[in-house]
Amino acid sequence: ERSTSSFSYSSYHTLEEIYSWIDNFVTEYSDIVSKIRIGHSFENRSILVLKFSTGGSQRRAIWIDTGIHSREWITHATGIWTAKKNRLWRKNKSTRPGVFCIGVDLNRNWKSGFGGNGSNDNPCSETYRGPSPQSEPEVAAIVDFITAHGNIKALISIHSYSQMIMYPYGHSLEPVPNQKELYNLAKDAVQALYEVHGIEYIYGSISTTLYVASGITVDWAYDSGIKYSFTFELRDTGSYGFLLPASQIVPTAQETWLALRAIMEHTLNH
Ligand SMILES: O=C(O)[C@H](Cc1ccccc1)CC(O)(O)C[N+](=O)[O-]
Ligand SMILES: [Zn+2]
Repeated sequence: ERSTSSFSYSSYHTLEEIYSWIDNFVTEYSDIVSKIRIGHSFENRSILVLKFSTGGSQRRAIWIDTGIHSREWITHATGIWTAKKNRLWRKNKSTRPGVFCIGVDLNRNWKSGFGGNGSNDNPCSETYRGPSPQSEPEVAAIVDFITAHGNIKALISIHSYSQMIMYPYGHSLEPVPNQKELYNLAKDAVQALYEVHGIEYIYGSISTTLYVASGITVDWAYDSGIKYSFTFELRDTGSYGFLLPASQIVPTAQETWLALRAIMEHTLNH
C-alpha cells in the first residue's frame, strides 16, 4: 500500500506530517517529482519545493505556493491534495453547468448495470457514472462504432494495474451463461502470458475477482451479444502502479500479446 494512498487528505496535518508526506511522495513518484530545499524560515524551518518535471533544463515552469500565511491551513492541505492529483487523472474532462467537479468515469458510463453498486453519482467521485448512460462522447462513440459494425465477436478493454484477466459481470455476482468457457479461456490466456516473462496474473469474473463495478464497458459488450468480452489489468501489482517505468513497456506488451492471441484464436475458432 503506497503511504501517500493511506494519508488522510481530509484532515489537517502537522508540519512534521507534511514533511514526511513529501518524502514519501517524492520516493513513490521519483521519476517525475523531486524535492528542493530552497531555504528556511526565520525560525529555521525548511522551505520545500516539489518539482514536477519530465526532464530537460531551463524549461518554462509554473510556480504555485501555499502556506505563505500560516493560519490559512486549507492552502497547505490543498497543495498536498493537488500534488497527488496531477499525473493521476482517471476520468474524462467533461463539465456541466452547475456541476463543480470535472469528469466522468468512462468505465461506469455504460448502459449495462448503469447506476448500480460500484459506481457513484457524486460528480467529484473518481467513479462518477455521469448523468445517464452513454452521456459521454467517448463512450457514445465506441457504442456507435461497435453497434454500426454489427459483427464484433470479442472485446478486450485494457486497464492497469493489478495483473488480472477478467470477464463479465462486474455489476452482478451472477455468472454469465458461458462462464465456464470464459473461465477456461482466461486461464489459458494467463498461462500463455506467464510463459513469456514469468509474470503471474489472476483471473475470473470482475465482481468475484476484483470488486462489484456497474456501468462498465465489458458488461455492455457482453449484453450487446459480444460473448468474448474481457478486461485486462496490466502490470504491476502496486510497486509502481500507474507510474510503471518505461523499461517495462516492451516486456508488458510482449506478454500481453500472448494473452490477446489466445483470446483471438479462440474467438476465431468458435
Ligand atoms: O475500477 C476500474 O474501472 C478498473 C477495474 C475494472 C475494470 C473493468 C471493469 C470493471 C472494473 C480498475 C482500474 O483499472 O481503473 C484501476 N483503478 O482502480 O484506477
Ligand atoms: Zn482503469
